[in-house]
Amino acid sequence: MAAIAISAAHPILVTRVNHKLSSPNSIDFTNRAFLPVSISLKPLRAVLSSSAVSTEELAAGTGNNSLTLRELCQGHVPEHVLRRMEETGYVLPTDIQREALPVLFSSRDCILHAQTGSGKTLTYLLLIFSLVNAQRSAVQAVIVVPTRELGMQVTKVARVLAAKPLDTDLEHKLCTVMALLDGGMLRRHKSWLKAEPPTIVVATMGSLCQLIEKHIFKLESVQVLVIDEVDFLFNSSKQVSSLKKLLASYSSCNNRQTVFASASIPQHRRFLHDCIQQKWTKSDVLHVHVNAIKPLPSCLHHRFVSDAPESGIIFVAEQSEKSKKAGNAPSSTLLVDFLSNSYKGSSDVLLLEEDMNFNSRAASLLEVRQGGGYLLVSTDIAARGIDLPETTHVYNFDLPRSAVDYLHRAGRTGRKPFSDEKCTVTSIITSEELFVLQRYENELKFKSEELTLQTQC
Ligand SMILES: Nc1ncnc2c1ncn2[C@@H]1O[C@H](COP(=O)(O)OP(=O)(O)OP(=O)(O)O)[C@@H](O)[C@H]1O
Repeated sequence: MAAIAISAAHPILVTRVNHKLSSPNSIDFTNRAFLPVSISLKPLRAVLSSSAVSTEELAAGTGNNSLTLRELCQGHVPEHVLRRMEETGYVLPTDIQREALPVLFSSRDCILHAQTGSGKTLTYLLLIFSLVNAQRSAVQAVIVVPTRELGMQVTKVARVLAAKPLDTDLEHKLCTVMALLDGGMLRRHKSWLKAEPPTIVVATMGSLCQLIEKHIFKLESVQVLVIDEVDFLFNSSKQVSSLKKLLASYSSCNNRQTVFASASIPQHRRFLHDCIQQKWTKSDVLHVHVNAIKPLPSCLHHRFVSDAPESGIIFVAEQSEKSKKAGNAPSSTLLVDFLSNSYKGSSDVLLLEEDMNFNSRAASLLEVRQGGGYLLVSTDIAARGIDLPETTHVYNFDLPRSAVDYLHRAGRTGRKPFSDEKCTVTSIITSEELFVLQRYENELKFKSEELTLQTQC
């Protein structure tokens, strides 16, 4: 039997999906074969307020397609945050914001599944600002991220939204945001947490669990728990057990709203089932999937060459333990040396990898963010979440290990939601690796163009 699902692209275009493929917990905002059917559009919020929600009810439509971000958030997010949002340049919603915000404002747990660079961070931050009360002296929202770098970036966006709008004399207290990240000064944070708890905490798993286990930090006042790059954290052997404890032992899903976000949720039906079974979320958790048939942004142009790169972010593989033991130099350093000596352009050549200390990592990112040209040689540490909107080129100097890793690396470019600038992802491969690239092409539904290099006479 066929059910009808909402199309994110047009308010009166509907999409036919196979009933077997959908579930009451999953809305797939995919632009498939459009049927020219006109339906009356009920507001999604009204539909969601009923206890039993079917795909067909959800399919009745959002009618949100022409709304601005302000209109979507009105009555939920405080006026001063809306003003900051607009001052920052966020006026129109991206697809995930348009589709997920009404669901989130209806208090439902949610899995935000949308392309890289599609604005998931602002989506969950707007939910947080709709719920927290700056007058209360308690941590009310926690955002868990996999790396220090992503944590710093999310903290910055949260602080921008929490700040006082221009030309206003706001009297009341504003939300405070604390970054509790690996490599930070935990001792100072401990006293701050006790003396004046921040409203929002952005944390890496290690630092957060350390404070929870020492009873310095409690989750009892937390109303929203966001896990960003959730598939990465569940896949990380170092972090998965802490994550499970955080979701099911340290606090109960009934006392909070839980939000998961990522551009890749492999086996999402299985994940949804586990969320309910393991009580990581409430049983009416919703999987909001935008652009399911196009996992990568359409502004990306994929190429592969067998020559050295020119600009952008150049991804290299992490050095293996075997190669370390053999005393070999990692390919990252070799590449940086090579580019520093041979590259004739004006861009700075920079390095970012796990083995660097936190200060050097911060210095590299700071330099990149200062603008001007850059060639950032990085391991997959920069592949998740890092937002460098000026990046126009991504190079896979070493092919990523999986299609999911390709998706996240590629997503470091094409990060200006309303721009039609063409960005490029170039994979440098040997002929033996062509079949791997073709596997990624099939899985992620893109096509790489082969570049033939001109040989000089
Ligand atoms: N409504 C909006 N209007 C304009 N720009 C936006 C809007 N929402 C987000 N952006 C911008 O889009 C870029 C990508 O957003 P964000 O970092 O949240 O992506 P993401 O979905 O988390 O990607 P990833 O999966 O790679 O982490 C950022 O530069 C952000 O400022």
